[in-house]
Amino acid sequence: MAKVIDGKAFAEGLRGRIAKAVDSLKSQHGFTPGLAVVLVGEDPASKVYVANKAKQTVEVGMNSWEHKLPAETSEKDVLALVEKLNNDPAVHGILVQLPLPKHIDSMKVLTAISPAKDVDGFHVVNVGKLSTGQDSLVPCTPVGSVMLAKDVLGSLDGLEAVVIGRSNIVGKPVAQLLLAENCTVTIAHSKTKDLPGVVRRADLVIAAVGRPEMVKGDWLKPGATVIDVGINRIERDGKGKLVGDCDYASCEKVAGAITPVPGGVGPMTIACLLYNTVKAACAARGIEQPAM
Ligand SMILES: Nc1nc(=O)c2c([nH]1)NC[C@@H]1CN(c3ccc(C(=O)N[C@@H](CCC(=O)O)C(=O)O)cc3)C=[N+]21
Repeated sequence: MAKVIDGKAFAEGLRGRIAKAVDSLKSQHGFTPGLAVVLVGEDPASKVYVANKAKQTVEVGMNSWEHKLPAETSEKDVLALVEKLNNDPAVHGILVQLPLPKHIDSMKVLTAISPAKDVDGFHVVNVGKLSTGQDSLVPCTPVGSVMLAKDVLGSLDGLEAVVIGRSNIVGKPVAQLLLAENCTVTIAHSKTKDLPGVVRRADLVIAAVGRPEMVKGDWLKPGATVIDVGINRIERDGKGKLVGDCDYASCEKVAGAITPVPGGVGPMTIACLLYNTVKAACAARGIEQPAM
């Protein structure tokens, strides 16, 4: 049976180190990092995530602002709020929760965020810096996924990594990070021929397709490490349930190590968001980032 990768515990440890760093910024530099989250509309899952983010931001000692706007808010008004937050020196990180309502152009909104405050790492400037190997704010879920993989495997040097999914939010940036870790990276997606055959080559599988329980145990090379980024709400036996993109029951029998859902990558995403906020705050103040 596969080793279960405890993302919840890893994230708790990381948040503890972030809290210490925030403490030292307060005592030695007299300022508090702050994160502003913008939520447009009433999506119930988004509301839960935003509430969790705010709670954990406060728990590590940072300032948190939640801007909740009605679903019918115009693009112009969202852009105006982003501009206001860009110009507010107390705000070091800005996160606009996705997905945005259909009438709003997300790319336009993400590009309006100051790259220095873009704690999601979605701005084209940060995307470009990541892909050219420059220091930047890196997307949270990809960083959290790679941290967990390195925690179980040590070095990723020379490993065959297969990323399933090519989104701007996870697939593409996680592929960049794995490349920087010296993996041989394949990005598979919905048009990939013989997906099970491609996945079977992998020492490390990153599943980020958003399709419940798609990856089966017999797709895996025995002993492979599986990082399941999927968070899918499904109905089973009349009950709501959270499942990943991997069929956990069959995968745990073949994998060497696997992240559970919930309790795997999800908690890492928020911890990395807090990390990015401290990083952005230190850069804004021109001070060295404490160890975390
Ligand atoms: N601009 C933007 N940035 C994001 O980072 C972003 C976003 N928009 N939109 C929505 C997705 C989703 N997301 C999650 C964060 C934490 C958990 C998490 O903590 N999950 C826990 C609990 C899950 C539960 O019980 O609901 C777990 O997996 O154990 C999940 C999902 C961030 N997102």
